[in-house]
Amino acid sequence: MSIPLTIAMPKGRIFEEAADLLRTAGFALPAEFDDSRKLIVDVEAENMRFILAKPMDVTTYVEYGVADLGIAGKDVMLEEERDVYELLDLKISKCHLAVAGLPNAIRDEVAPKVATKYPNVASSYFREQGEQVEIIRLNGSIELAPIVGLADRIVDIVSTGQTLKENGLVELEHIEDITSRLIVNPVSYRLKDERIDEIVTKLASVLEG
Ligand SMILES: Nc1ncnc2c1ncn2[C@@H]1O[C@H](COP(=O)(O)OP(=O)(O)OP(=O)(O)O)[C@@H](O)[C@H]1O
Ligand SMILES: O=P(O)(O)OC[C@H]1O[C@H](OP(=O)(O)OP(=O)(O)O)[C@H](O)[C@@H]1O
Repeated sequence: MSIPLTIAMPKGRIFEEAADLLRTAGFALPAEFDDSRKLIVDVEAENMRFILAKPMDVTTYVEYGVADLGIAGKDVMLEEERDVYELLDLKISKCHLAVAGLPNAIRDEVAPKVATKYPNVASSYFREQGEQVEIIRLNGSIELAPIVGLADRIVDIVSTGQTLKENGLVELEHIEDITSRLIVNPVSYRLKDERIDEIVTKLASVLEG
């Protein structure tokens, strides 16, 4: 019998692509995995337990060791700076982090307001640029902020660009390309390295294939 593993999966838009990838790599995930509202799904055939978390929380579950492995967006890893190792770029849920704003806005404020769900990423980005800004943390619908005058700019995820376009905003600066990553708790990796390496090898062969 293999060593049991707990894997933190992000609910929401990454879930389906991540589940497809795991199945393609040969893991026998049951149909109930996709459809149920359960937050813990045991897959006995694989000796795996999946915990279904909010995408922003996956790195937290892995850092605290309640999950050995996790699938998290690079954006979450940059924002949360948790003590986890990145094992593999899964190349799913591709998007990028960007600065956006209204076109032709006059940018002469001393400390422009920047609305974002990513306050740490935004702070370090503008610090590196040598620009002083005031960060306003929001939880979603970030594109609303410049339209209603809450902020001068936003830092947010862009994928197709449709949300920016439909709200009359333009991308001003590209911060970083984002994909989802396989992450591991450092202690789990020491104790369960063989089992984890087997999983990495299976996933890597799909990604390379
Ligand atoms: N438009 C997008 N296209 C592709 N990937 C995206 C996009 N927006 C976010 N992502 C990726 O998916 C993750 C977020 O997924 P999702 O939108 O399901 O969660 P969420 O932002 O917590 O949403 P909600 O708060 O509405 O549940 C991000 O961490 C990022 O890596
Ligand atoms: O470039 P696009 O393809 O339009 O995608 C970008 C949008 O997707 C994400 O929002 P999400 O749908 O997660 O909603 P949220 O605003 O509640 O975070 C992101 O925050 C952007 O708003």
